[in-house]
Amino acid sequence: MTETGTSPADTSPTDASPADTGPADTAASLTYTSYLALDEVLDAQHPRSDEHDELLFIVIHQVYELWFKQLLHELTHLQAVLVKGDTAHATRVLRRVLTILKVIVAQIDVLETMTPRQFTSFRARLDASSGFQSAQFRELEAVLGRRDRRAFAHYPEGGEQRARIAGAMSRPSLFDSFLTYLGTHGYTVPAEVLDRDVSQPVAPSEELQRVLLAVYADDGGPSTVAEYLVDLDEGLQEWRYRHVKMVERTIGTKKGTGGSAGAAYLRGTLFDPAFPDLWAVRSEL
Ligand code: HEM
Ligand SMILES: N[C@@H](CC(=O)c1ccccc1NC=O)C(=O)O
Repeated sequence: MTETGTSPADTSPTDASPADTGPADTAASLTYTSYLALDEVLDAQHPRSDEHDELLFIVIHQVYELWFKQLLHELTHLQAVLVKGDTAHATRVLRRVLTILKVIVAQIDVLETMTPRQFTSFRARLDASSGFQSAQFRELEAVLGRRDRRAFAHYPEGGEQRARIAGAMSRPSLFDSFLTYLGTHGYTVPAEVLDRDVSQPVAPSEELQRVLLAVYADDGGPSTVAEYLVDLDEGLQEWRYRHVKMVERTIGTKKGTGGSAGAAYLRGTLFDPAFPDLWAVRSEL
């Protein structure tokens, strides 16, 4: 403790002059509640109905958004350590990312305790709001390599959310950082892949796949990183699968509040891998 305001001499009204009262004396001392901004966080649930289950729906989504924030933070760090060629750090960050991913896939179980009738009891109060409007989810997809302007739908031009998604789409993706990492480890990544326009989707490359086969054959740090990236890709696909099953059991074939066909639309997103070249080589390993 560096604060001095607890000793009787310091708090004596006769001794205290304005010059003695620095920020440490006047600012309220840090507490659990203030450090974690709990007044804001715990005051941020505003159900629009009196239905018991709506609070769960809100809390689950807020927890998701917090984990999305943490994932974005970790992935930024991961890209920085990858381009430095740092295997030890990269694998540590990836393990954390994968563990968070497991948690967010598992928490679908909690939402699935809500029955279709319970959801229906407040669904109309959601109006046209929908997961389509999760800007952090779209940003995550962009960091992982999605380069599809349809991701901008729902985010007005000039807005901060659009700028964040566009920013992520204009920077090298996680896979680009992985390719740079391979270069630092002596692998000759084809120039047309390495120097590509990173704002465009990565095209599958047979030449790159030959490099990846060499990475796996060497069986060193880079192959461990590659496997973690496959885990990450698989984990995201698991999330999409669990989400669509949750949607099917909860609203069946109803249209989504966001205007899509609902489960039918979501099923169409199930098989888009983030790192297609890493999947393309599996049968040669
Ligand atoms: C009862 C629970 C849920 C239902 C019924 C549901 C339903 C849907 C539907 C129908 C869509 C398609 C968009 C639309 O037309 O509305 C959608 C998209 C989406 N939902 Fe959910 N959802 C649920 C829970 C969640 C949770 C917990 C999350 C976590 C953040 C989430 C995140 C998303 C995201 C990110 C999308 C966009 C997916 C994409 O375009 O690839 N949803 N959801
Ligand atoms: N799209 C869902 C509604 C929904 O799930 C939702 C609504 C508001 C905020 C987050 C949501 N979660 C994911 O889509 C539906 O059609 O029922």
